[in-house]
Amino acid sequence: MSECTHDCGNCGESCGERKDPQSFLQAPNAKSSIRKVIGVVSGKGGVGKSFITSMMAVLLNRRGYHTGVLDADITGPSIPKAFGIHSRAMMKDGCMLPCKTEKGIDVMSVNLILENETDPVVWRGPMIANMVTQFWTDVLWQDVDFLFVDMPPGTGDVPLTVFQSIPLDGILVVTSPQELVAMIVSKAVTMAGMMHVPILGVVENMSYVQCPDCGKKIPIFGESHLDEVVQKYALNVLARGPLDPQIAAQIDAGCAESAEAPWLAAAADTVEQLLKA
Ligand SMILES: Nc1ncnc2c1ncn2[C@@H]1O[C@H](COP(=O)(O)OP(=O)(O)OP(=O)(O)O)[C@@H](O)[C@H]1O
Repeated sequence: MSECTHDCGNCGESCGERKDPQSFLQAPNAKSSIRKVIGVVSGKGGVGKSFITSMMAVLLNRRGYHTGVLDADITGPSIPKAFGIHSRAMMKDGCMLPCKTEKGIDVMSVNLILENETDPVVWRGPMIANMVTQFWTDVLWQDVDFLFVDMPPGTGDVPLTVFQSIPLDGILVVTSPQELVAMIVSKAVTMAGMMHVPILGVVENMSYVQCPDCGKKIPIFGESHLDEVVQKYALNVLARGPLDPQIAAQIDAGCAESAEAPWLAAAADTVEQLLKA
């Protein structure tokens, strides 16, 4: 056991001095009503975590649920752009109001409060974590069935603080075949275990490219090793999706709500089950 720093948040040891990590959890805004909160995590940036978060909100919105996205990826906020939102978040009675997409998905992101959405966020970790916590405590999430939290990538200080502050009902892990999948999944499992949050399953994005002529699936990043890894941790692979130029173009154009990702249906079923359990 290494020397105790008394920072239980950054330590996995279960010693006598350990404080329950749950004690860092923050209450949401008193006027908010949120039924289930799902964190979407990845090992590194660029694997499509924000895309999967957006599509989960879209799919469950299409099933008749009121969904929301809390963009906790403060230094790389891509959710408003994916939904084509360029308005600013407003205040009402001391609460921040999320912006609404065309189909009624609630979104809160640092890009909705910056003067210019192209301004870089150059804050240090504690400030970033504080902002995410405020998106939970100060934003009015009204009658939201499923709130998806686009977590900051990795397993550093900021994602850890988010894990500790927001009471998650489940976690979706997003990977891609070119990642060091074994390491990423094992880190996510450790973090989720520390916070007593169940992992709902793993979504592998960019698994293959489908030939537009013959339909053959080509694993451009090589064969995936996800099956062996999930078996080790008794997790489910909920989806494997293609690298799809049409999706890239739709997200780029702010049309996430028109995008089709039928391969995410099982992941949406799993999330939906949380309300039925
Ligand atoms: N399956 C896919 N097919 C085509 N393009 C995709 C796919 N998944 C993601 N992309 C595109 O790849 C880029 C990176 O995706 P995204 O922003 O979702 O990744 P991320 O993991 O959230 O990264 P970061 O944490 O850096 O924001 C985006 O332009 C997105 O539209």
